[in-house]
Amino acid sequence: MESLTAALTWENYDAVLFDLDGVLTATAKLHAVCWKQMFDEYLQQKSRERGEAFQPFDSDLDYRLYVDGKLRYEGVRSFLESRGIELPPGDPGDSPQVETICGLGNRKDKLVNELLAAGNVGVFEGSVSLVHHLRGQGIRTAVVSASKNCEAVLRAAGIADLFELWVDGKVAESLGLPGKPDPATFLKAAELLGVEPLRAVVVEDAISGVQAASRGGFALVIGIDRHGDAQALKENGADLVVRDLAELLPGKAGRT
Ligand SMILES: O=P(O)(O)OC[C@H]1O[C@@H](O)[C@H](O)[C@@H](O)[C@@H]1O
Repeated sequence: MESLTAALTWENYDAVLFDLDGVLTATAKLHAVCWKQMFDEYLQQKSRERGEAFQPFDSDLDYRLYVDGKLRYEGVRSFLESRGIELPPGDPGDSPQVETICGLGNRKDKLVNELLAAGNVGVFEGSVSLVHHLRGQGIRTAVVSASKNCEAVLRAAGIADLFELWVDGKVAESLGLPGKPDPATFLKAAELLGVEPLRAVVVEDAISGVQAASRGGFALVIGIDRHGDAQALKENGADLVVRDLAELLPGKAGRT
């Protein structure tokens, strides 16, 4: 890992595609908290109905395995499947009260919006510094996020102007693109920038995200391990893993 980090030369690339939650902004935790609140309330109701013990949502493991990086309703479906619960898909317009995949997803989104409105959006300074550095070198930057709240988060964090474009959950829905771990959203961002995947780098913290980037044939997949996930990120497609993107700035890890 260290030698690859030290050998990284940004001039070899034309663009860097950044995931949002957990990579640029400290909003992965915000999502995890909302998923847990929504799923725990739902699982408690289910356990009462079924007369079974309540097994809460694990905001580390369940989040990482089933919802991190995925489109909202895919996250609901994937986690419920892990608990043997099948629900009708419903419709994105479903009210949060409705017991469908979309209804539950919208329940969680209501919580996300309450936290966003309360101003809970912090940035990772190391990430922002790296984006500034890349742009100073003429390297193109874009965001690829599953979140339909992507633009709101970028604006709340004050970093929207640092990116030429974003391919987010809204774009994926309007173009009918499958979410991560499918590479389609990353490939769309590269296409919109006019950059070959082989000249582009992807930065991701989610297992589904490094899988997507690896399947997309990108030049380099950088994993961010903020919680001791390094091995899982490598096994799923990361070429190198760092704890913070500040490690990739000139002068760090022996680079110039
Ligand atoms: O519900 P949203 O805001 O469209 O976000 C979808 C997903 O976006 C991803 O970036 C997050 O990792 C997930 O936790 C989240 O569920």
